[in-house]
Amino acid sequence: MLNEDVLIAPSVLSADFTKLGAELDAVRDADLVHYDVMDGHFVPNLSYGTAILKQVKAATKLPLDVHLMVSNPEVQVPWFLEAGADIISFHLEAATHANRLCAQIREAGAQAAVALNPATPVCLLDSVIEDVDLVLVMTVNPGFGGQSFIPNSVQKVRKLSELCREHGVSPAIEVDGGIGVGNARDIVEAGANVLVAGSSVFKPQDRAQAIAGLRAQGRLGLEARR
Ligand SMILES: O=C(CO)[C@@H](O)[C@H](O)COP(=O)(O)O
Ligand SMILES: [Fe+2]
Repeated sequence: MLNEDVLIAPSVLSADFTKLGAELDAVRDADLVHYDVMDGHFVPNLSYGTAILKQVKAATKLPLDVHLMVSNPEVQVPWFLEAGADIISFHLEAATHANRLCAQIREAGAQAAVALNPATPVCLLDSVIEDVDLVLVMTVNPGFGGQSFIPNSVQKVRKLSELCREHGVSPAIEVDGGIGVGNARDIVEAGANVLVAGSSVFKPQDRAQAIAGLRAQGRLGLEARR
């Protein structure tokens, strides 16, 4: 289950693409591989699509956590389902029929997730929170790796946890952007359990140690929450 422990999701956007196979092998102790799709329209950057995702899938045993930062996600969701995504996040700001899109993802056997930009309040999830397996809270404005964590994200995750309690649901809560050992404990204590980490995993020489450090801090946060 996605919501039972602290899960670490290295973002391959920060990997060295000239040796992607070795980079994926170096993060094999993680729980998910986070795959950022940027269309140059919803966000001011371009990344990669399904062809690379298929190569990533062939090179790792970890589940693929696809984060679609695209306009009109209705068009691209089927492509990524077909390419083997295990979790698909689309942005609430970009979707016209969010509930229908969640149902479509689940019917295909994948887990459905909605992502929120930093300026989007959690109350907008009220009508969709019962239809998702995971909520992705952006803790930076999406589009680039290596940005600084926005501190009020901790309070936002707390509010989201309250909203989930009010609805009697417990989707996984994923945080994405500027996550590292300095903030992992606090954000998990607030209610997050899936930690996306690009720079803080791929910049250090020892990726396994970086993952273990994040996991240890996250578990401290989980204990403090209980
Ligand atoms: O979705 C995004 C950026 O838009 C992220 O997944 C980043 O790739 C995370 O990188 P760091 O902030 O951890 O370096
Ligand atoms: Fe992401």
